[in-house]
Amino acid sequence: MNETKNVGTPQRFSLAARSKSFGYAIAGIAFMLKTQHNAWLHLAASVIVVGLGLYFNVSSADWRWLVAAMVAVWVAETINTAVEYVCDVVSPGYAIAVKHAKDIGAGGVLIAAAGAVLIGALTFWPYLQNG
Ligand SMILES: Nc1ncnc2c1ncn2[C@@H]1O[C@H](COP(=O)(O)OP(=O)(O)OP(=O)(O)O)[C@@H](O)[C@H]1O
Repeated sequence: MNETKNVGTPQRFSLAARSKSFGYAIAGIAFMLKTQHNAWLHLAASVIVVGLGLYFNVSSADWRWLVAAMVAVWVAETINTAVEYVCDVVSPGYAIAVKHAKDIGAGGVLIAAAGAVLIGALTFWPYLQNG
């Protein structure tokens, strides 16, 4: 890993470099799944939502809503986790700005999760009524 990598310098496109980047992204997701308890909750919720979707045989239009809601939560959680790691490096000790940064990041996850619950309820409600 090049510690002084210049992010702004144009570089030649390379499929090997792109596939390496893809590998880093997968490693990041795997690390989050291994270490973040909130990610376990999101995984459990995602499994339940997909299970309910299959059980009720929801329409493709409804699958779009469910997938969008789940993706929003996972994206919020990954960004929040990354922010937490950066905060811990920038300021290992207590800092009020870090508290605000972490709390705001957590707030973003909460907003996405609350929206997903609402979308899930609105999507499954008609299927629950019709059995
Ligand atoms: N370095 C720090 N400086 C200031 N406040 C911090 C710092 N680290 C964490 N906090 C704050 O302390 C509180 C608890 O943080 P913590 O990371 O334990 O939250 P949590 O959501 O319970 O964590 P997790 O989801 O990882 O179990 C939060 O309000 C957070 O913003």
